[in-house]
Amino acid sequence: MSRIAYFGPRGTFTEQAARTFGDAEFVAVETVPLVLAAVRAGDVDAGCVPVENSVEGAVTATMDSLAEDEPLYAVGEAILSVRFSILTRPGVKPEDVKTVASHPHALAQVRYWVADNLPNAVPVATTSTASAAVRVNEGEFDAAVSAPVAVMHYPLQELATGIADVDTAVTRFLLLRRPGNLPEPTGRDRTSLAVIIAHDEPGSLANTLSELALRGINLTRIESRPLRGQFGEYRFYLDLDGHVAEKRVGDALAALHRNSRQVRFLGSYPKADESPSEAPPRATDSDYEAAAQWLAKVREGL
Ligand SMILES: O=C(O)C(=O)C[C@]1(C(=O)O)C=C[C@@H](O)C=C1
Repeated sequence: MSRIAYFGPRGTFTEQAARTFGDAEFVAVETVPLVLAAVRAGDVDAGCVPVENSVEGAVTATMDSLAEDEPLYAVGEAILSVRFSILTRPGVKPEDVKTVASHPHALAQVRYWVADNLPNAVPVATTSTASAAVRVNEGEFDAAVSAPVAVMHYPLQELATGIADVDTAVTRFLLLRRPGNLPEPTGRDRTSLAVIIAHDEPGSLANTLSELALRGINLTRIESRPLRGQFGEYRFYLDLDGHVAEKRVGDALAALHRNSRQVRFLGSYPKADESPSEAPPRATDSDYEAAAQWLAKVREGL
């Protein structure tokens, strides 16, 4: 049976995301970098980590490691809607709560609720929502902002449930493997890239995006992170509709490789929402093949 590491401990949102990828032996690991290290070391077959939240944005620990450390490829994606429970030791009342602990992304998603309902509470960051529950159970903090499933794993009471400042909040998770076989194209795929463009050339970002636009490729996310050394130098994370096996996507990636300082392929995988990623008219594989055949004839002087 395949082994999947997830950002744990038991009762995180990431555990629920990992379980959407089917039957496996699931292994809880304390932090995102340690999940990815376990995959790279071959201790597990795959790892599941959060990558972005619709309220708080990127999970930078995931993005930095995927772009900078030994390559891993995304082979699957899960999107979960995110609502929280406030867990305390039995008998604790809202006015008793002096510390409210959770993952920083979770704290950011209940900021207004906490201000209105736990007026004496100071937020404290923990490695994950479930590790906050563990530490509340151990008496270290008064309340945890946790996934609703956490109450099944720890002997805590629900002070409130279904909490979210933004009702429609969702988090996206990736299933990552060591490089090897890519998932087959499904017609409902996403491709992820990390690109460092030329910094000092006017229009280099516009050129990069044009390579996609000209080939009928829909960009679904663009996000930048500083390269850390100095201002003005960034790495761009691009998500686009389509699979690297498709001609227009392959052609665009090759163009980015020619024009950029660095392109790292992060995977082509089925989209969680199963929305179509098909090529628009004049950008399908058969359009590219017909054009290549025409060119070959021209070059033969025919
Ligand atoms: O701590 C957890 O339960 C996680 O799975 C992490 C995480 C995140 O990184 O965004 C996942 C979903 C929620 O948005 C809050 C926390």
